[in-house]
Amino acid sequence: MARSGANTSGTTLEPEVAKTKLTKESFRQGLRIFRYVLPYRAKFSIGLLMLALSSSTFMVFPWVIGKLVDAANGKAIALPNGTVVSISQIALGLFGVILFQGIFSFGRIWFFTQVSEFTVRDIRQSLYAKFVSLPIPYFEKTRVGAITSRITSDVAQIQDTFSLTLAELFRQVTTLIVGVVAIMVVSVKLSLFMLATFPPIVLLAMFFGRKIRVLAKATQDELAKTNVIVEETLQGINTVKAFTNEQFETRRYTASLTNTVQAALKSNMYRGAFVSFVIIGLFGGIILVLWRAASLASLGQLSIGDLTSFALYTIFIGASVGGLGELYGKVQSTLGASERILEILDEPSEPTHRPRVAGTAPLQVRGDIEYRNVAFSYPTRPDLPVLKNIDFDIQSGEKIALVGPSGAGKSTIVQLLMQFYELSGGKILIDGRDIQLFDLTELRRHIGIVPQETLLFGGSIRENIAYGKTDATDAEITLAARKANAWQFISSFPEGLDTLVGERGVKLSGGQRQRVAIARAILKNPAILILDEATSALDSESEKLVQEAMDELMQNRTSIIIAHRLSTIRKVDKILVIDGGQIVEQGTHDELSNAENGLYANLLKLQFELR
Ligand SMILES: Nc1ncnc2c1ncn2[C@@H]1O[C@H](COP(=O)(O)OP(=O)(O)OP(=O)(O)O)[C@@H](O)[C@H]1O
Repeated sequence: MARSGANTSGTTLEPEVAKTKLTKESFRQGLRIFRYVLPYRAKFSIGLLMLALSSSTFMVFPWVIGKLVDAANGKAIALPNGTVVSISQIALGLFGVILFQGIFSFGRIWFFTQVSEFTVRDIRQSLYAKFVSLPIPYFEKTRVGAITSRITSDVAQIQDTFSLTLAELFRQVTTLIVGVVAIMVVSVKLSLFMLATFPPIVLLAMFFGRKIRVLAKATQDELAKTNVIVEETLQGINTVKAFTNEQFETRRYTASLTNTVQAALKSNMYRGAFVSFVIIGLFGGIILVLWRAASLASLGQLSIGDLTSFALYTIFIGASVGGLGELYGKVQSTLGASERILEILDEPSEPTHRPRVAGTAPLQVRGDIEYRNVAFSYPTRPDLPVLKNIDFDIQSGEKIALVGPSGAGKSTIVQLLMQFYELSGGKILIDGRDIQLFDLTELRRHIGIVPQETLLFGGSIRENIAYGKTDATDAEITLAARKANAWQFISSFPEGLDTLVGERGVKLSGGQRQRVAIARAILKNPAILILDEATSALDSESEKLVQEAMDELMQNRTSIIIAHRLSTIRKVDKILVIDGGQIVEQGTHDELSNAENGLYANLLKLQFELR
């Protein structure tokens, strides 16, 4: 029952899978996960049939054994039609039973495995598709750890159910029912005696089991606390050392470990008591029943064969009742897991990838942008206005720059253009049309972004550039790389475009990564371009290459540059100076740099002095 146990090494502890109380509602909810089994219902039914057959042949076993024992004692064993069978024939029959049992078991495992593997694949796929289609705010309020644990441990829990728990449950229930009927047939007197002895013992065992589960959970919680200490201190090891708190932290960890050990000892004391209770209580019960059976047999009211059958059935029944307790816990965990999975699947997705109305042409975007009194607060901090009254226009093909102190709201302005968040007020229009009226996927297809920190995926340079257009040909990729000033370094690598970039692109320098990102954007060929300038300066040679690539990229596109180094934006058509979520100045570089006491003029002076 509490087999998952409460050790302190954490190795056998179940993941943080909370259990759900078995109520009608939770059961109904949990059953919704079964819609994923529907496509495989034929296989599932065959599996169920195999299971029924293997469970029932298994239950024939004690019966035939009993007959064998009786035959050994010289009793004539006859079939229902009156034919007397020999010991060898009974043994052969027994062999037949086992053979069927073996074949059915194989079939059950084979079919159920297929159902569980395919079902779990479908659930994982739906979950993943759901995750990537959820809006950005979802990821700001949910920890990545929680998301991955949904797709790994919760799904694994369900897989376990489809492949094992369900079969076990079915088998135990069959064993229980058939077992009770069988012992009744063997001897009503003895069965009644047994049924009076066993249920109280089983109830006690279940109570015990629950207590142990609670204690095991407490141990897990304590263990989790010790892990938090390790994680925290190792992540902040610099701080620990700087404050010379190594001994303090070690003491804190030791104290926490001691608590864990105490909790584990307590839970294991109960577990030990439980085991001895099972030995004494359950087996004591069996002895009691056997004693009664032996007495009946000695009086000639029960044959030795029936006694054997009875004893075997009793053991089966006992085992199945014990097993049911454990299965009850598993069913609870599964219901919890499926509830959490369904909760995510029920989250509303972003309205992306809507099928285009038949006959309409693909969306064309010129690239006129208008922000009309845009106001915004992040959903995680609704009370803090980040943008207020942002109002500006960009004509198609124009270049504008957003400048301002850190935290002013520059990145937020462009994120709203991508519709990562909903506006709190105002409107954004592209080509004179409210962006909410566009299909998100179609719209985003026309917006390119070169982010501040380029994130490359762990594959080759080719794959990373082709991320801008997944069906690009080699010629297109090479051309984009040339335009992005990236070809020179790519061709210097022995493996060229097939060079692996390492996790997150660590094998490339910062400037190289940026140029890969630019090549990506060139390949995407968007009408609107967002350039988030890197804050970390590159060396001047690299800087020049990146700048040239950016200039190439910006040609004939509406471009918004988030500028950190003011030297790069002298040529833009308009500069918007943002401060505290508002536009505080706007104009060309010449206009703004001559404004007395203007924020831009001051920023310019500051950068000049820093140099
Ligand atoms: N995801 C978020 N959730 C909540 N608040 C956020 C989020 N992102 C940014 N903010 C807050 O919004 C404000 C504007 O941030 P934003 O990133 O737009 O500034 P920025 O001008 O681009 O700054 P920087 O130049 O440092 O990149 C900041 O006060 C920031 O703390």
